[in-house]
Amino acid sequence: MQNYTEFNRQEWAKLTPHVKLQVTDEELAQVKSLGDELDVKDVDEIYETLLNYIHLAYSFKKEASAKRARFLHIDPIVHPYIIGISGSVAVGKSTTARLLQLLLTRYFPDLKTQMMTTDGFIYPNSILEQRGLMPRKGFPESYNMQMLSDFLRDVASGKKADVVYPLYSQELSDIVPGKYGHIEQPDILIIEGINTLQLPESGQVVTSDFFDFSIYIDADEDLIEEWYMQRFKKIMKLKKNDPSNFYYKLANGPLDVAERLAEETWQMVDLVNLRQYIAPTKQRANLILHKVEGHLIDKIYLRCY
Ligand SMILES: Nc1ncnc2c1ncn2[C@@H]1O[C@H](COP(=O)(O)OP(=O)(O)O)[C@@H](O)[C@H]1O
Ligand SMILES: CC(C)(COP(=O)(O)O)[C@@H](O)C(=O)NCCC(=O)O
Repeated sequence: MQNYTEFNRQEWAKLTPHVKLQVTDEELAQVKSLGDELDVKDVDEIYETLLNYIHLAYSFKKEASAKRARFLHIDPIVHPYIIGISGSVAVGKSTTARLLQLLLTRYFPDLKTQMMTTDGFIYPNSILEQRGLMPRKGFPESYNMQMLSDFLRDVASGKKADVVYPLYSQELSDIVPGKYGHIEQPDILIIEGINTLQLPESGQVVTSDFFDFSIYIDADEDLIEEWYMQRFKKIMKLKKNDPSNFYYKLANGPLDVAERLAEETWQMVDLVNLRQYIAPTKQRANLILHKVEGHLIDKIYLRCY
């Protein structure tokens, strides 16, 4: 990791003056995926500096585009500042993305910050079944990458008032037919997904070319497996009385059978995907957040070249 500067929590926190970000426990509870403890200490020690760094980089980009427009004698166009968040399934990408959106909106209220996931670009289950790709959900071939790069091009151009994208539902474990998300010329867009830093097969556009800043969330495999299983166990409890949920049947059967299935899914699908396709993209990120037990961030690596 020669091209990264390593910081521990204290070194990182010391980079910016402490202004105590005001976030209530209720707000943190809304951010959490499935009710774990999200530590306020992380907000103070990690996110404060991160927020300031992002704001600095955002201002540089804005200034550069204004200068460029003056040079070219064209009207300045506002291009969104796009932040990609990558990492394994269950490492905490969506939780981090939601927290970042909450904090950016709170501390830079003049900036419109939107957030989305690339899950919506996974092919619907019907297509995955047709192609025999159900056991490869989340692997590169299970995503419509052309659609994702067309979408990103539209968003990054800053010209379209409303760019729509398909929505994935964890409740259905499938794309929601006829439902779309909307990206409406934000100043900052956070995009989280396991594939955000992946390189496509030859000839296709590289998704991360559209990113201004990228974050990889890292942790030991065993820990991520623990978080995956914890999340699964919570789903089993929460969805027992929800027949519309994909896991309803499983949640009402024997618990040991359900847990064995989840363990198998982790081992055979998500862990394989992590090793083969996700972890190798870590070294492309601008910033790596390394987590230990309890989701606590112990190390921060900032790419310097
Ligand atoms: N900072 C955090 N503190 C506590 N729990 C967290 C934190 N980040 C994620 N989690 C928990 O870990 C699990 C996976 O997080 P999630 O955001 O759903 O991951 P991903 O989007 O990467 O699949 C969830 O149960 C979530 O509540
Ligand atoms: C849709 C996903 C690829 C996305 O992952 P996430 O948003 O949790 O990072 C994942 O949730 C998934 O469905 N993986 C396939 C195997 C499994 O059910 O875990």
